[in-house]
Amino acid sequence: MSEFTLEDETPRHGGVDLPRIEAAVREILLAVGEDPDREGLKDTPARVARAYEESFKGLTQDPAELLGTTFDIGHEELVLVRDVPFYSMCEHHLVPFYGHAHIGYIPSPEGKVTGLSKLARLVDIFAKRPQIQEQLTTQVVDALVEHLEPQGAIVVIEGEHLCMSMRGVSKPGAKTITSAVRGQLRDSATRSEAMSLILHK
Ligand SMILES: Nc1nc2c(ncn2[C@@H]2O[C@H](COP(=O)(O)OP(=O)(O)OP(=O)(O)O)[C@@H](O)[C@H]2O)c(=O)[nH]1
Ligand SMILES: [Zn+2]
Repeated sequence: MSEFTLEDETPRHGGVDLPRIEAAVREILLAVGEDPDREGLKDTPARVARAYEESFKGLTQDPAELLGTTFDIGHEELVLVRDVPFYSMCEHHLVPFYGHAHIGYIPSPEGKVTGLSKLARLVDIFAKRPQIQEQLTTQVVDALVEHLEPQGAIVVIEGEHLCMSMRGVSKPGAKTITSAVRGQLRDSATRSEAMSLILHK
């Protein structure tokens, strides 16, 4: 165990502490044997802090607020947004994993729907956090279920993990596919229809 400790270990709420990230990145540079004051690195801690603020902005975003605006259009058939790109950060190594999400639902009996862009934004709210792919998948589907009360919902995510590509097992190109299905979309015929639309390239 290292003797270096940060003074306060209480997780911060309500946004990213930029100066604290800067101090930590400076420590990392020193710890790997670099000179954080050399020309090429002198602005790096501040840049990394801003980049982390962007990468983790989902921690302060609320899916309830995003999905708070709905409209009843009486549409009771499958709505599917396919191939939504996402970038997330693996919570084990803090390196990116990225790919595409496919989000579908059968609206509530009243036909309650949300704007299509909100489905893509929902993926970002959960992707822009320290994550694992399985949890990203279930968080998106469970938010749909909670806020749209659909008759069914499905989320399929295809991701490539840089922690598996650029280091460790070093298998670039390996894809991880996760799915989470709720309600009527668990029925085999409905699920097959959704999966064939998702996989149809
Ligand atoms: N289930 C799951 N595993 C993940 C995800 N992202 C990364 N991992 C895995 O998390 C595991 C962490 O394993 P550890 O043995 O604790 O860490 P490690 O020594 O760095 O492991 P290697 O990556 O095998 O070198 C690795 O097998 C990663 O592939 C994810 O989204 N879901
Ligand atoms: Zn990882």
